[in-house]
Amino acid sequence: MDALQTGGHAVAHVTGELHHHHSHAGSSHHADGHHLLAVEHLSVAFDGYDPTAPYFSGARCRSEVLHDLTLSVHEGELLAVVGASGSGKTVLADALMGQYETNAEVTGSIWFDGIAQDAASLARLRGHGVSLVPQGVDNLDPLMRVGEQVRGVPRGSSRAERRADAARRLVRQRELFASYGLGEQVERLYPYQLSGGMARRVLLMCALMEEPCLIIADEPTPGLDLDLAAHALDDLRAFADAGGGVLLITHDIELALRVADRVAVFRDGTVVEETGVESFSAPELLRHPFSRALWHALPGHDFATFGTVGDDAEVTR
Ligand SMILES: Nc1ncnc2c1ncn2[C@@H]1O[C@H](COP(=O)(O)OP(=O)(O)OP(=O)(O)O)[C@@H](O)[C@H]1O
Ligand code: NI
Repeated sequence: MDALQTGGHAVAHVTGELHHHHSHAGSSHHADGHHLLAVEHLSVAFDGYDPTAPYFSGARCRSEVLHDLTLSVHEGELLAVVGASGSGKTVLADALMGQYETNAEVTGSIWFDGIAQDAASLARLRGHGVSLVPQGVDNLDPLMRVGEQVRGVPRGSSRAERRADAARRLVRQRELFASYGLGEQVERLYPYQLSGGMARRVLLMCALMEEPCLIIADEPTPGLDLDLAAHALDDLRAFADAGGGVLLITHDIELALRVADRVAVFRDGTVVEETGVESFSAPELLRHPFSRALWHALPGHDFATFGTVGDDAEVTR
């Protein structure tokens, strides 16, 4: 079963309006904007052979990686999904892109721009409204020069339109390369000739090129030095400020807090708390013990909590 079983019920806070283009006008990054993405009760389980069973016994097992996960991203908003390694973050990204493994069982509802989606419609949105910045740099086409990959396929209903789009894409590609410190000679390289950090930048540029409404970025910064990581995050922030939506998936809470409007704390395959970044200014503003644990893991916090004289409110916690 690889189709998303949509619940069929309209969700009260998801409007039915269809916006083909995101509005750049006056969107604030606050929770009252239009929902670009709404996920409700999403579960993903994998069916397979039981690795602990005797060889050839054929015993099956089912492992549920995501359970009853709910989150939403508004226009103009950057939502960070923060969770530990191996906790199912990439499974989430793939599910949202309609990329299901053949042994995946997916249930729940995914709404994009107020429209209920299934696996096929999510796959059609890829590059046409939703862009993924994949976690693995092996997602680049090994046989295509990276400039060409970033430029993508020109669109238009006539040859003239496609030619104009190709010219626009070239200009945009050069701008992106320049802003990430990649010279024109890099355009002609193949992915295997790139450093890990360069390949990461290429993945991000591919996503930005398609002018999506929503970017899903799965761990976009590992391998980038601090400046480049900050640059990548600033770009995602700017994209949201211009009216787009960003789902930033990361294990790095510190990085997430720098750019996010809201944080979805992800643990054991579900979102245990979705809250504004401001809640991370003090642990008592956080509801879930795991969120508080994340807070305490932030640099300097344990010192501030236990080492500051007169900070009674926190010491008692
Ligand atoms: N097709 C599959 N069949 C069975 N199990 C799978 C499949 N795909 C993923 N998993 C399991 O799902 C779990 C979550 O993996 P996932 O890659 O989503 O974690 P992650 O949070 O992205 O980790 P990381 O921080 O390393 O990127 C893992 O235990 C993985 O083995
Ligand atoms: Ni991952």
